[in-house]
Amino acid sequence: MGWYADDIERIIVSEEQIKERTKELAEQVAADYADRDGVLLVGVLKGAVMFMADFARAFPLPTELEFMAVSSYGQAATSSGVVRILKDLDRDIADKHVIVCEDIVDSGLTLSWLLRYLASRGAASIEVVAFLRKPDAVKVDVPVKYVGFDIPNEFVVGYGLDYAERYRELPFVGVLKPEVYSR
Ligand SMILES: O=P(O)(O)OC[C@H]1O[C@H](OP(=O)(O)OP(=O)(O)O)[C@H](O)[C@@H]1O
Ligand code: HPA
Ligand SMILES: [Mg+2]
Repeated sequence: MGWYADDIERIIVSEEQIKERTKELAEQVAADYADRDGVLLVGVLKGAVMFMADFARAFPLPTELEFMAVSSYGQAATSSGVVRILKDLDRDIADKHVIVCEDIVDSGLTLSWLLRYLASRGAASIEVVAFLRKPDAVKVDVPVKYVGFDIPNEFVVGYGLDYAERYRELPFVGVLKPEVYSR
């Protein structure tokens, strides 16, 4: 765990579990999209970067990759509910079969906003693959067809997920020790 060994209280999803579940998810999604001609994966930066890279490589159908960057958490551990576009799509998505790649659905506020936005851009179909979901934290109901793991309502870091921009590079998902927040 390098620099962060002392900051992690416990591991929620191990590196092994990530690998196994990502492969399963990719195969499940591909089975549903086998008859479409092409899929556009839209990764939501920055959190989804690790998951999207692993998912895309395990996904056995032709894909194109697009990225959006939005932020609703900033430096905080709870969502502000205000979603800002930091980076928009680079291209037209009209008539594309879009699969949104998210690292986590927490309150659902980010995704709910994003799904409306992508629909307004004319996608042919839109589904979501989210690596993590917190069923007890949801504030708005969003249709998430594919979920890697349902996890408890605790703030987690690693595998793309940050606390104040740190810990994204950890290869697993873990919970921080409470004292980290009071530093
Ligand atoms: O369901 P919600 O409560 O809306 O939370 C989920 C969103 O929050 C995080 O993004 P964040 O705003 O922290 O940006 P980041 O991906 O750059 O860390 C995460 O990556 C999701 O996009
Ligand atoms: O639990 C979380 N950890 C990191 N970023 C997040 N964004 C929403 N929920 C989380
Ligand atoms: Mg964040």
